[in-house]
Amino acid sequence: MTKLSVNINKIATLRNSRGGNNPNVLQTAIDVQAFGADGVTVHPRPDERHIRYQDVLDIKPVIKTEFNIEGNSREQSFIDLVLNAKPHQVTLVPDVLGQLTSDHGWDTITYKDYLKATISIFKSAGIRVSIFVDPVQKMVEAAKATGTDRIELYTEGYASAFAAAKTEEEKFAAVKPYKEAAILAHQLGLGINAGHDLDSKNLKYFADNVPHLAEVSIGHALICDALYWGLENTIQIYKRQLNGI
Ligand SMILES: CC(=O)[C@@H](O)[C@H](O)COP(=O)(O)O
Ligand SMILES: NCC(=O)COP(=O)(O)O
Repeated sequence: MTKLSVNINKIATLRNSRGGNNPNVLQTAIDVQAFGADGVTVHPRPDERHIRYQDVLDIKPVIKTEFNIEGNSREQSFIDLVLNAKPHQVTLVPDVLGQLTSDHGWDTITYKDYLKATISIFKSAGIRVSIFVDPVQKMVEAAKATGTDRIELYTEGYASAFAAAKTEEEKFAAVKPYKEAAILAHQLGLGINAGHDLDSKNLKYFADNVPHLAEVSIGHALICDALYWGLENTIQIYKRQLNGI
């Protein structure tokens, strides 16, 4: 079974737009789990324009499933936050300051030594580590040498190619690099996560074609769909897309 971790950044973004506590991020973390999510993902950024550092600490005690904190480990404040919150998993993303959203995976060859050192900090604290990578064979191979437990395949490329595909061949071409990256990662003994721009239209095809998928984290599209379908219903729909039941 592939786990669905719901990214609740967008709930925080909506809350922050008015300065009060509506919608309530903590209550959402509780509710998404009650509605069937297998985990909660947050991606704090240094400017705290989405989820805030304090939210992360507040959410940790209400986690009954899995807590995944994503972010830029080049910020010492992020490292301190993760070590303090002790999530089940940290996902390292090579963001730069002020970036609109994540838009690329790690260059695991150039940053091998940096990743190795940083990953060991989290692993020594008993936190599982995943690193964000593009579906490129040499980047997956080099990820193994960093000591990471898992990789998270950056799926924006799949999502845009899938949306543009007009034929079965084009659809398959969209997913093929991910399928091959997942097969290689599995052979290397790495766990496989995926995320970014996955949605109710592209999720099933991805999950049907990419083997060994441990977890997907989905935020933006799922929260958008929830405006129309309701949060509980939407989580159930995504879970069915993911596991074909
Ligand atoms: C790493 C990744 O793909 C997601 O965490 C995504 O970046 C969501 O972050 P934002 O909500 O800040 O766009
Ligand atoms: N790791 C991806 C994630 O948490 C959510 O990405 P998106 O669904 O908001 O694009």
